[in-house]
Parts: sequence; structure tokens; C-alpha cells
Amino acid sequence: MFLLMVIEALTVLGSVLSANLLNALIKSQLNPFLLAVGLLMLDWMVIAALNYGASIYQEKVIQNIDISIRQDLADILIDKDYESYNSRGTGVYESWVNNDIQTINVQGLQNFFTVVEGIFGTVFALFTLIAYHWSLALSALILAGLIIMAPKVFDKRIMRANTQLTHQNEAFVNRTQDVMGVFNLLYAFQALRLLKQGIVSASQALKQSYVNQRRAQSSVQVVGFLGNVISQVMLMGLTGILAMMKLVSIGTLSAVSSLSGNIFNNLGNMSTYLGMIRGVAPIFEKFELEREKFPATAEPTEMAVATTAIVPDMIRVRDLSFGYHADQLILRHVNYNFEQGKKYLILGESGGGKSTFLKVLTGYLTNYTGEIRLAGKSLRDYSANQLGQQLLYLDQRPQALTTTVRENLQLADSYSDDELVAVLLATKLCPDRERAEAFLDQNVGAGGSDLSGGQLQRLALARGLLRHVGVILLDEGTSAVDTANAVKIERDLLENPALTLIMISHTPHAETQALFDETIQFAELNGK
Ligand SMILES: Nc1ncnc2c1ncn2[C@@H]1O[C@H](COP(=O)(O)OP(=O)(O)OP(=O)(O)O)[C@@H](O)[C@H]1O
Repeated sequence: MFLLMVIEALTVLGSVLSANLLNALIKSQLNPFLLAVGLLMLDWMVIAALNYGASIYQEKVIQNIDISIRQDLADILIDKDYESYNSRGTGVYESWVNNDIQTINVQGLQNFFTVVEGIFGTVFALFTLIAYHWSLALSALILAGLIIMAPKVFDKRIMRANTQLTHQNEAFVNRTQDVMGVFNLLYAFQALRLLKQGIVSASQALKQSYVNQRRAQSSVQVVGFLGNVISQVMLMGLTGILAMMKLVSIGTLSAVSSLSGNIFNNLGNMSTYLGMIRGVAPIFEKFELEREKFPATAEPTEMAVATTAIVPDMIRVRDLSFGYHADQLILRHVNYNFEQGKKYLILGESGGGKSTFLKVLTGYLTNYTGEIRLAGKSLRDYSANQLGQQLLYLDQRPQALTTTVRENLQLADSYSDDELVAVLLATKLCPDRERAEAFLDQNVGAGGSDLSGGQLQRLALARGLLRHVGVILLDEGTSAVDTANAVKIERDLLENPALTLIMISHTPHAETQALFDETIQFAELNGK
């Protein structure tokens, strides 16, 4: 802002030097004329150099602000719970950190600096005009007020257009991600034209929002432009009259021409910029709304479960009902006791609600009726963090970060190589220590794409074993692993007396079935 102030002061100085130059010419004074030419040249060179530095510094500031907004957005995301995060496609969140930030940059921050520049330029020019004649400064001030106020009438339109655009951008990213994320599926069925169709139709929906936004912005620009040129002409007319009345010199005409250019070009644009800056507000309001929906919750301080204590009814389920939609119950009045250290095999037809049941037990889905008690305390009284230390739900579709096996295992914690190698061996990901050490540094590819389905499942299980969670809820956790290794892994889990295991399987292995304490037919449990 300081640099911008200096640039504007030098620009106004340029106008004064031009007037001096013209006055010296009219009076045929060679030396003052040459001096004014030299100074004018120097003035513009300094302005050019300062502009270069200011624009680079400005970009740094803008990027720092972007980073801090993205940090705030990340805070909003990490305060969300499982249900709320997954209730929307990830495209929505990507649009926040890309499109919305871009709009904030272009409409908000860049324009903010232009406004700052304009304010300095206008103030300096107004003061300089006083030096020529007070009536010039007063007229300029009145016209400036009118120019700034007029475009406010378009504020609502701009805000509406921006609100529509930010939501349309979210929908666009979601829709394009949808079709681009299923390339392999479309490739296999020679249906890749659907990818193109998807992108084109999403773009067309977006087009209307951009056009609406531009329409609103252009209205402001036109009003600003008209205010600008009309005011400049009026001020020049006034100066001409003053010159004819011999109240100002002829050279003043040159100074007023460039000073009024300074003032009204700045102001005419400033109302546009202010309108655009105000138009960014709906984006921040949207973010604030998200923050209010999920304020950061303080962690309960009391330790939830003493992991070493033996708790007979580890998980007690009473009259549990749940549906994703109010009118369609997936879980109906389920009652069951899971005891610590015991091993449970859940069988049942596909789509019957087994995964849903495990997700409710893990605390991922909270909109249930009835009661679940973990170690004697209602599941609702545990924080997500506390539950995570007790229970691990291993998804049917494990996720992986695009990085090494080591970082995929460690995530936000750190473990020694010995511990990491031990879980790689326990999950049969590697046959011996030497290969396990090499495997730790292997990159798993984009989202784990370089690993087989079975390897990904074992990597997910290894994460849980590493953390010694007391209860593992395994949802088809070894379905993609070859039978021999799946049996070995299951046997290890089943023979671990400290572990409570609840495992869903469509393909139970005869070799391990006897090691389960209970085999549950889910249909009998659900709706009995
Ligand atoms: N996020 C969701 N929103 C709405 N409905 C869902 C959601 N997830 C699952 N369902 C529905 O809930 C029902 C139970 O699904 P669930 O995944 O729990 O079954 P499952 O018994 O684990 O099936 P499978 O053995 O095939 O994995 C299904 O009809 C499914 O369509």
C-alpha cells in the first residue's frame, strides 16, 4: 500500500510537470521547459520501476491471503463429521479451494489494491487541483461523490450472480469429476463419449452463471464509465472558462486534463471495483454458514475407556434403528451384545444393511434411534477421536494417499521401522523383513492405484494393527486377498485374545470358521 501511495504521488507530480512544461513553452522559457521535460522523463521511469516491484509484492500478499483462507477452509472440513462430509461429492470442496479462491482473488483482492491505488490518486489529485483553483477541487469532489454512489444500485444483482456462480461452480466440479472418475468403466464399455457429453453439459450449465455475472458487472462498468467521461468533460469545460476569465493559466488545462483523468478514471472504475469486492461477500457467508453448522467441538477430557480393563458387554446394542432416509429403515430394532475379546462373523445377503450396521457401531452414522453403549457409556458421549482410538472400521473400499507405504501406514502418527515391518509381515503384505523394508519406501501410486485390491485391503488392516485398536470391524476386509493368505491373516486376528473382531464376510473360509465365537445371520438380527 505504501508503494502504491508513492506511485500515485509521482503520477500526480507528472501532471504538474506537464503543466509546467506547457506554461514554460507558452512563455518561451527554454531552460524551465527542458528541466520539466527531464524531470517528467525521470518521474515516469521511477513509476515504471515501482510498478514492477509493487505488482510482484502484491501477488505475494494475495497468495498469502489465499493460503490463510484455505487453512480456514481446511479447519471447516476437519471439524465435519463422517456423515456431513460424505453427504456431498468432493467436487464441492474442491470448488471451494479452487474456484471460490479464484473469484476472491480476481474480484476481491486484486480490486482491493486497485481501489487503494485509486484512493491515493484521487486524494493527491484533489489537493493539487485546490492549488490551481478551489472551484475545480470542489466540482471534482461533488462529481466524485455521485460517481461512487450511483452503481450501488447494482449491488444486489452482483451478489445474486456471485451466489449463483459459486454454487454452479461446485456442481460443475462434481459433475466433471463424476465422468472423469469413471474413465475405466467407460473405456471398458466403449462409452467414452459420455465423458465428453458430461463435460460439455456441465459447462453449459456453468455458462449461464458466468454470463449473468458479467451482465451484472457490465451494468456497473457502464455507469462508472459514463460518470467518468461526463465528469472529465465538465471539469475541462470549467477550466476553459476559468482560463478565459484569466483566473488560471493555459497550462492549467493540461494539468486539469490529466488530474481529472486521474480522479475520474480511478473513481469510475472504483465503483465497479467496490461493487465487485462487495460481491465476494456471499462466498464468505457460505463458508461461515458451514463453520456454524459444525463448530469445532472441544474434546471431552475424561478418558473414555480403559483399554486394559475387561468389559464383558463391550458393545451393547439396544433397539437400534437407522435409515438413510426417514421413510426407509435399513436397521430395524436390532439388539445384540458384543463381548470383549470375542470374534463375530456376520453373514447375510447383499444390501441387507451389514455395512450400515458397522458404520453405526463405529459412530460414523449418528442419526439412529435406540441405544449403543461402548464399555458402559453411550456411544454419543464419545468424541470422534476417542472412538477412533477404540474402534476401527475397515471399509470395503480402502483409501490410500498418493505416497509411500510408510506414510500410508503412519498417517499423522509416527512409528519405528520395526513396528512397520512387523505389521507388513502380520498382514502378509511381505514374506520377509528384507522385502518389507524395501516395500515401506515404495510409492503406492495415485490413490493406491499401483497396489492390487488385496494389497490395499491388507494395507488398511495393517494401519489398524499398528495402532492396537481394541475393536476391529472388518467389512469384507480380506475379500480380495488370495485364500491362503486370507486364511492366515484371519487366523492371526482370530487367535489374538485382546482383539474384539466383528467381521462381515460373503466368503467365509471353512479353515477359520470354527475360530469365531459367534456366527450371526444378519437377517435374523435385523427386524426380529
Ligand atoms: N450413503 C447411503 N445413502 C443411502 N442409502 C445407502 C447408503 N449406503 C447404503 N445405502 C443403502 O442401504 C442398504 C444397505 O446397504 P449396506 O451397504 O449396509 O448393505 P450390506 O449388507 O453391507 O451389503 P453388501 O453385502 O453388498 O456390502 C442398501 O439398500 C443401500 O442401497
